[in-house]
Amino acid sequence: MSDHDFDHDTDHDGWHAGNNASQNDDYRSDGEQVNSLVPASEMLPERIYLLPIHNRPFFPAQVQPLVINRERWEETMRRVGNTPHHTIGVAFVGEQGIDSLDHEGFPAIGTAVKVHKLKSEEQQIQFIAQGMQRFKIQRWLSKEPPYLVEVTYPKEPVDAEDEETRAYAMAIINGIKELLPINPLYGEELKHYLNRFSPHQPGPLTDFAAAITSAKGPELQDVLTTLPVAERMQKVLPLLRKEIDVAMLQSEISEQVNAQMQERQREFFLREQLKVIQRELGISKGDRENDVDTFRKRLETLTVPEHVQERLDEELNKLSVLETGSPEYGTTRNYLDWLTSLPWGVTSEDQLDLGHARKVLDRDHDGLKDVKERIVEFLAEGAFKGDVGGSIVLLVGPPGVGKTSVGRSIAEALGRKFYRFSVGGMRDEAEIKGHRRTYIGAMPGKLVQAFKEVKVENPVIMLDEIDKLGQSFQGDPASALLEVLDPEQNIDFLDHYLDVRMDLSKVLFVCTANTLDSIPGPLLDRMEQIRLSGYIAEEKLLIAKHHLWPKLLKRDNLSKQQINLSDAALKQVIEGYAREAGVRQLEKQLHRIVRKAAVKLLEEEARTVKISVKNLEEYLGAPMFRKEKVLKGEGVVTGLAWTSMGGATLPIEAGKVHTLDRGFKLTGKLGDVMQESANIAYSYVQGHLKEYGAKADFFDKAFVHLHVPEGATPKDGPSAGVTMTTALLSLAKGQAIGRPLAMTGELTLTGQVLPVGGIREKVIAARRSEIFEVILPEANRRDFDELPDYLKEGMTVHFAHRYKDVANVVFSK
Ligand SMILES: Nc1ncnc2c1ncn2[C@@H]1O[C@H](COP(=O)(O)OP(=O)(O)OP(=O)(O)O)[C@@H](O)[C@H]1O
Repeated sequence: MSDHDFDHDTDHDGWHAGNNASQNDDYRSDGEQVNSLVPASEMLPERIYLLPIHNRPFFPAQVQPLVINRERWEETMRRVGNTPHHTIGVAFVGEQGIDSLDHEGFPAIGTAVKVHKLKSEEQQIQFIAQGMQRFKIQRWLSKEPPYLVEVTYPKEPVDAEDEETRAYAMAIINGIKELLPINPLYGEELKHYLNRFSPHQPGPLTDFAAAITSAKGPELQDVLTTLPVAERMQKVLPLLRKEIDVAMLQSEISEQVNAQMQERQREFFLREQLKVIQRELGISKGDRENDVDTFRKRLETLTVPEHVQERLDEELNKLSVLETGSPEYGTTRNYLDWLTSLPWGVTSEDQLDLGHARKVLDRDHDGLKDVKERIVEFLAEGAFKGDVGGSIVLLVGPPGVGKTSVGRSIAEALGRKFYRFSVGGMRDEAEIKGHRRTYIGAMPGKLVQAFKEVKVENPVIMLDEIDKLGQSFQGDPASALLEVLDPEQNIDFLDHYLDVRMDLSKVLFVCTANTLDSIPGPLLDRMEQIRLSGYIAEEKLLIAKHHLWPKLLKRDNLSKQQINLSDAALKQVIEGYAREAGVRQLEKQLHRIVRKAAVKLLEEEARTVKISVKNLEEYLGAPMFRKEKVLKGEGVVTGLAWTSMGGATLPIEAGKVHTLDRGFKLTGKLGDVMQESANIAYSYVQGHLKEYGAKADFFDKAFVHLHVPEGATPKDGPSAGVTMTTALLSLAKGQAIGRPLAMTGELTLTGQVLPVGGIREKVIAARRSEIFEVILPEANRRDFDELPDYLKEGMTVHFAHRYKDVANVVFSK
């Protein structure tokens, strides 16, 4: 709607007719409307109603909407509407409230305005006021609202006569022009107004300039009341100047703000771009929402302990305020990833069915009868307690005897998850307990990693080679491991990285070791030891037939028909190529056979390859061990030794070097204890030569050399005492032993035979060397009796209290 005649509506019946919202055009943006204003020179009424205004005075040069209180001014406006001229006097009354206002609060000078587009709303009346001319009150006709006064209209000079006024006028015009580009508020329409004023009409120009400043009400009223135009201009110029300064300052500030905004927008834009690229490349890791979603989702299935929940909340909060690209975000996210990946409150149910356990153990292992029985007992105990957690099993034995494989079977029998790691190679404590989060690239320790992997709180965790940990550990090895293993401490195990306590007490720990010697006492005390001693040839045969060979064939997708290994050949592999306590070496040799046979199958396009004793060397080369000839000759005796590699036969040789002088020499890399033991043997034999039927002065003219072969292998311990004594005595008596016989036992200076360790391993070693007669210390009788029947079968054993008993056995025949 564009009603070009402002008077149109109000002309009918006062302000009611103008009550039409559609008439409320934006008059200021429409230059035509301004042009159609009533000329200011029109005759003005002598009597006018008064309207007080509060913020600032109204100037004759102004056209502006006014809003007034309806209840208060309705009557006044109705009367104005009824006048033919529609003119009202607007007067500035300052901050005086409506209620405290009376006629005395009105200034003498105000502006007569023409009322256009009158419009009444619920609370207020709006109209557009067109400033006409200053009025001066001459007489009050009504001192109560509606205020009515008699006025006169002071004359404005039409033209500026003198130079000075023109100069002021030019200054004002320039000032207004200066304002235009700085302050967008004074837009096009201001320019339009400006064109209407010329330096020749300084009055309206000055009023206009005053009107567009943001000067205070009283200052402006002062301008309004100043009638001489030169004086008025002097008052307006500083106001205009101030306005320009303020506007310039504002525009500078807004420029700065704009620049900052732009910079921020640019950053935002770049970050968004980066996200898009990351998403496209599939590395959109920093996406906070995704991260938080992932973490929350994981937590849904967990029962997180309170103290962990607190930490989670803290860290999630932290995540929500960190910049997604920042390093702190990365570390916090990583930490939360760990914390939410652990199986808080998740356990698997134990299967404590002994029948099932036996089945699993038998299926995976040949032999090991006593080991399996111990494990079944252990599980039975757990079944009564209702829990096997908190126990520590130690499987000790030489390499390749199936410790790992037994550990796995325990887990399977129980229906628990299995995780294994070696503590043997660990360089520092942090590998178990983690690094503090402040470290760059910090990680939790192995235990926490295990939990993340198995996803239950009660797995079987195997700690391999705990006997090797003391040698290469930084920090305090024993106490770190104790913390993990000790049921009293591991209820709230603290990983440095995680920094919240975890309960390890539901874990069943299975440790492995080759020997007990280097395991710290406090640790050893807490463990259920189960010994795996190594296998005799018959056992190895069964293991190879039932497990190793089928496993190897299956791995290469071959059948027994394609590669046929005869029993005799397998036995020869065991005897000639793999004479160790365990079956590692055996497995390796069998693997060599499979590889070579596979080549043959392909190259010769054969359907089957047969491996027998005759052609075995084609596959494995010459045997490493020949069938042991029974050691013969004076001064040669077979001892029995026990090392971390298992039991072994240990030949000992004594020889007379010359008869020029007396003397005794030892070789064979013997440790201190073993050297002392050799000296005891020498002294003992020398002191009892006559008693054992040798020449009493034998040693007076003999330089004797005692050697323990495999000279490069270090040996130690007192258990070769009787063997060395026997070797020296055999030399002195000039009597060879002449039959397969092995012995072990510590000897004291007074000829007593003391017990030794590793009876089982030693018996196995003897059998492996096809020696079926042994001499053991009397005090070891129980150890022997407890051996499984298959080991005792066919064995002749002599138990010795004193060396005399040994000599009786050896030299009686
Ligand atoms: N009694 C057994 N019955 C069947 N297979 C066995 C037996 N003992 C060992 N094995 C097999 O021999 C191989 C070596 O065993 P395993 O790795 O368990 O030995 P280990 O004692 O843990 O050795 P290490 O101490 O060197 O780790 C495995 O393939 C295992 O399955």
